[in-house]
Amino acid sequence: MAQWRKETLRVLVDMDMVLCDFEHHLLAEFRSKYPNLPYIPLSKRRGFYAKDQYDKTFGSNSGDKIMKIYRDAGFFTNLPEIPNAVKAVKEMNDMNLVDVYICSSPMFSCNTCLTEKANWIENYLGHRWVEKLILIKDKTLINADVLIDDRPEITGANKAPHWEHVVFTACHNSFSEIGQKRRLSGWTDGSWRELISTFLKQLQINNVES
Ligand SMILES: Cc1cn([C@H]2C[C@H](O)[C@@H](COP(=O)(O)O)O2)c(=O)[nH]c1=O
Ligand SMILES: [Mg+2]
Repeated sequence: MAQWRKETLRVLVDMDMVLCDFEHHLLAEFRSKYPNLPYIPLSKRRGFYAKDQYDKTFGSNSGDKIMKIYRDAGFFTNLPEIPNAVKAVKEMNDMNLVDVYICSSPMFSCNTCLTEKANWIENYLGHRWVEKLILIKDKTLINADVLIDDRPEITGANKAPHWEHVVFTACHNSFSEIGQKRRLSGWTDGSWRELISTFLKQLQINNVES
């Protein structure tokens, strides 16, 4: 006879463009440092890497300036929050049978990025959450049920990651082709609750069937 096994739904939540607004801060810093240079408004951002679009649009001098901004000390600590992200993630983690972890790809070319990411989590979510922070280049290696991430394609050494990737809408991906993947459009309209409930139902079905 089928047995009920109390398993939790493990949800990985990305940082840049899911919890913290990398693109908004990058553009604000670029405009304040170089008020006379042309820039790409967020409504026109396409493709994951801002540097690539600046290289292609205005030349590599402009792309290098963009890169220098996000490599500078303090950049990652000072990122603003994506609206309502902290409240939503805490509420999600408090849901019965849900366990949230933060999963982010650090920039190893920036000396301070790792500690700044941990600082950001401590400042916005609290000390306890630093222990839930996974900093890894290859997210396919992490075993979880859901990954909420703005990068439309997530690939790595594991060709069949356990998690289902939900694409979090960001300026750079709003026109990207995402195939069969689900989207989450933000943290403010409460749609994340239905999304997590759907995954929870699926988990309960699987628990009963196994
Ligand atoms: C847009 C953009 C991002 N990056 C870097 C910054 C972070 O280290 C990663 C993104 O991490 P995530 O966990 O996938 O959110 O990419 C960059 O180097 N250049 C860019 O334009
Ligand atoms: Mg991201």
